[in-house]
Amino acid sequence: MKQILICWIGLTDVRAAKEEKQAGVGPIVQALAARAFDEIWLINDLVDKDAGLYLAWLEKQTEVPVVTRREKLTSPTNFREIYEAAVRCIETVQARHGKDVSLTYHISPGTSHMAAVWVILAKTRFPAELIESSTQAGVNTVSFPFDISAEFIPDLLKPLDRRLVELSEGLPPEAPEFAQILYKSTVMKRLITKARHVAPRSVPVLIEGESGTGKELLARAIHRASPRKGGFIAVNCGAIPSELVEAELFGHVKGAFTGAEKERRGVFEAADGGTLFLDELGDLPLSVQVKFLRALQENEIVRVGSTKPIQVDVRLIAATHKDLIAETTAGRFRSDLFYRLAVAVLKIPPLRERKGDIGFLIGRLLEQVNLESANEPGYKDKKISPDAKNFLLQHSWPGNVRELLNTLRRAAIWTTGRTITRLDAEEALIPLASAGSSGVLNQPLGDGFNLTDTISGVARHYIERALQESGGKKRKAAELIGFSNYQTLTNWMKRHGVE
Ligand SMILES: Nc1ncnc2c1ncn2[C@@H]1O[C@H](COP(=O)(O)OP(=O)(O)OP(=O)(O)O)[C@@H](O)[C@H]1O
Repeated sequence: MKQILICWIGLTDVRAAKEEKQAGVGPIVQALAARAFDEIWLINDLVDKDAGLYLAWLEKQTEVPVVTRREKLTSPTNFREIYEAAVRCIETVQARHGKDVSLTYHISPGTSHMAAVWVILAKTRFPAELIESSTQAGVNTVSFPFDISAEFIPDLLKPLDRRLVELSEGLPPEAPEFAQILYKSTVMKRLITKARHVAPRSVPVLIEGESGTGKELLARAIHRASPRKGGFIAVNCGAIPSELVEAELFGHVKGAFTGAEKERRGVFEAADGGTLFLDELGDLPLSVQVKFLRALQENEIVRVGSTKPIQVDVRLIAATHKDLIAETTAGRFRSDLFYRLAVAVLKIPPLRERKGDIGFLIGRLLEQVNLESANEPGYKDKKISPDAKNFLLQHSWPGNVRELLNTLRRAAIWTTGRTITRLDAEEALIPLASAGSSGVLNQPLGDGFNLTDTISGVARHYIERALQESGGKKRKAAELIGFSNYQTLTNWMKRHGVE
């Protein structure tokens, strides 16, 4: 099989031909020296004088036959022209040699736009090896941690294809779509980088994390950063009665079951062309999981009561606070569905494990609370006293960012002055303790009320009491609160942030 190198002639190559020291031999000659090629095809959009000089010089540097193609670009950053010129070149190579060639695109010579186009072509219509070179690192194969679906090419060609240019330049991409997610910790930085990589692809994403860690916020950001034009539909599987889940997901025809008076489409159809966010996927009944797997694999669904398949184009993002591997082992979740979903798994750590985030979030979320309340009559922006902040820093935040945000909202409402004191923070944090046991059932709804936080508070309260009464002995404490073994207690302690 013939090995063929294709690339643009870059300015560094011309500088090499002019014997400018810094340019070395230039990326093209560097590649020819490092790898064996049977032929090199050069696309040339240089001014004639430079092109003539370079080609004459190149002849003296290599024995490899050189074919040049003149292409006049209106600008070296015009994606469409670059793309078309590159495609013409590759098609000519294939016409001459048949398909029995092994192509390599050299992405270093030329502009970053040219590099981006090589990446697109190598990942879509004309698969090829991508190489890059530099005087320091030599010639290397470029590997990209993503694939591109060819259907996106027209979009990718828009001049605003910032992401690909940045990737090809090795710059960390800016991601305004993720700006609402506030963080400072290294674990979160890594997580967001992974999320950015996976966002442009259509693969399913599984987000794991405790309640309130920001799973939906992350899912929305991934959708915004994807090329999908359709909407973002969010559904909480745990909130739908199990007998209605199937109809909710896939829709139903008239008369499919008692109460199905009209035909109705499900969320899969509603999310066609967009993203379907399924929260609490671990709660999906086993009976529905088979149908769900089929929808994922075949991209088609069948409404309840019908036999007619309907094509859907949906990107799935699922979230769970359950350990799905454990659910799979326990037989409550199908393993084939798990593996189909677990293509890109993003684990959001609980707030208490994100070093540096709590302090940062207190500041930023308080600004957000001040903004939310700015138009309320008589509201004055609140600051937080160092003492109150220290108090909040020591809390374990079992309800994660949601609990922190709601605590700050409560503190801002009840604080009469401008500064939230430690006492204000304490009162805002522990509504359960002051409410008394019957008060748990009588809290006003709205106004920062959150059922997950409330239940978590009750769990924490009893676990701590049991540990106290058992003198810290977990086996005994587990018995006291009716758990059959201490591992269950350990899991609950972890989940609800009991030290
Ligand atoms: N890193 C963050 N920066 C800013 N706000 C955040 C962050 N994480 C979560 N939030 C806020 O906390 C609240 C809860 O977030 P979200 O609903 O995304 O959590 P979740 O993990 O999906 O919760 P649940 O599992 O209970 O549905 C939202 O108001 C969200 O905006």
